[in-house]
Formats: sequence, structure tokens, C-alpha cells
Amino acid sequence: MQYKMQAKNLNLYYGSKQALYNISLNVPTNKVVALIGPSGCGKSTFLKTLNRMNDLIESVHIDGDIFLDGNDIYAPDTDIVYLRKRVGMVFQRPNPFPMSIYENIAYGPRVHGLKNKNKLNEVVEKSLRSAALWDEVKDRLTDSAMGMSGGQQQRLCIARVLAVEPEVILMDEPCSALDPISTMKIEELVAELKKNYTIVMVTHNMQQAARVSDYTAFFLNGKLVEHDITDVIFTNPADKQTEDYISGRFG
Ligand SMILES: Nc1ncnc2c1ncn2[C@@H]1O[C@H](COP(=O)(O)OP(=O)(O)OP(=O)(O)O)[C@@H](O)[C@H]1O
Repeated sequence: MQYKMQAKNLNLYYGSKQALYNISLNVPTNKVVALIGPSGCGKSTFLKTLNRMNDLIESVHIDGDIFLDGNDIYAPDTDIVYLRKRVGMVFQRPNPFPMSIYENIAYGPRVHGLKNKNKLNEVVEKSLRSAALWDEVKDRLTDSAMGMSGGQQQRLCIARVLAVEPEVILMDEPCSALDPISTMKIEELVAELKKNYTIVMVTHNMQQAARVSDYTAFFLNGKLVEHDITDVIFTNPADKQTEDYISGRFG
């Protein structure tokens, strides 16, 4: 199997407090990997190590390795801006920029050097189509993104990530602020996107993990208890703690 990303013996500390213990996890290319586990177990912390978002927190110290296409993303010569273009992120709450729908999408490609107006128009349309939003917004591209519904805003944020042509998309509970219909749309979108992208998604919702992911990793107290094909995790987990969690005995 081809792995897009690999974590090897990863430990992470917030100051003197260890939050991740010896995590090794492979993320296969063009698959969806769900990260599940009770609140505070380290899912988001792990997710953020995959595009070095934790670098923004001063007290964080990491040892171990994370590879993207076999290259160590923590190597000193890593270009972080380029890394975050390749490994994009969608957050829990939709966070559109306070500007027009068009400008939200055009912003990233412009920062990466795209100036040609026709090309920008193409990128905006393609990204909005890929995020299943084009038909809903094509007649109001100059309207403020802040006037969209929460579900539309989240798809806009996905379109914004797609506009810079990432290879991996990290999603941190992307549906937790959304209603059931919007959630369903995002889940359908994830199924579509994995044809072209590799996706790692944190979710609190076990049905969602079962529905959308190919592989599931169960975290507990900063440790990766087990990871396997999603069907196996939900029907025949190897570890008693996984079974207790997925059957709702804690968390
Ligand atoms: N910026 C920070 N500084 C210090 N400790 C932190 C910081 N962020 C997270 N932690 C701690 O690291 C541990 C893991 O937190 P993390 O947010 O990764 O868990 P989580 O599984 O994503 O939780 P949730 O499902 O509630 O979002 C927790 O004990 C948390 O308190």
C-alpha cells in the first residue's frame, strides 16, 4: 500500500505535559482516515502535527517523525508555507474571511502568485464546484461570505483549501457546528474528494466515522490504542478499550 503520510514514534509535549505518546500511524493515499476517541485524548493535537500547526504554540516540543511522501516534514529546511499548501486544514467552526465569496477563494492562489484574472476565475469556479457549492453561489460571488449559512460557509472553507491544490486535507470535526442536512452534504463531499485527495478527519461522531472513513484510529489518553480498517474497528476491534468506547461505555 502507498502511504501519503506516516507518523513514526511521535511524542508531543505542551511544556512539561506530554500529550502524545509514541504515535505511529500510516495514512494511505486517497483514503479517509478517521481519528476518534474521548475529549482530550489528543486527536486534534495529532491532526495538527501533520501540517505543523502546533508550531504556532510556543511551549510545544515534538520528537519522532512525520513523513509526507517519504520526506520528514520536521526537517529544518522544510518550507512551512509550502507544507501547509500541500496539507490543508478545515476547522471545527467555519471561518470564512470577512470578504466576498469570490475573494475568499481567490485569496490563497493570489498569495501563491496567481495574478491572471481569467485563471483566477477558473480556479474559483473549479474549487466551488469541487466543494459542491457552485450552483448555490454562482450568482452572488461578490456577496459577503458572512451572509452564507453555516453549512455553506464550511463548504466555502473546503473550497478555499482546494483552491491552492493541496494533496492532503485535514479536517478537525468539520460538522460539529452544522445541522444534519449540512452534515450529510459534507459527508457526501468527503466521499467525492477522496478520489483526488487524502483526508484525515477528527470526529466525535462514531456513525460519521463508520460512514465516511476507510480506516479508523482510536486514541485514548494521548496513546493510539489501535488503528485498522474501519469495519474491523467497529465490528471486531482487537482491544477491549476500543470496544468499550465504540459501544458507548465511556467518552
Ligand atoms: N495549547 C495547549 N496548551 C496546553 N495543553 C493543551 C493545549 N492544547 C491541548 N492541550 C492538552 O492536550 C491534551 C489533548 O488535547 P486535544 O485538544 O488534542 O484533544 P482532543 O482529543 O482533540 O479533544 P476534543 O475532542 O475535546 O477536541 C489535553 O489534555 C489538552 O488539555
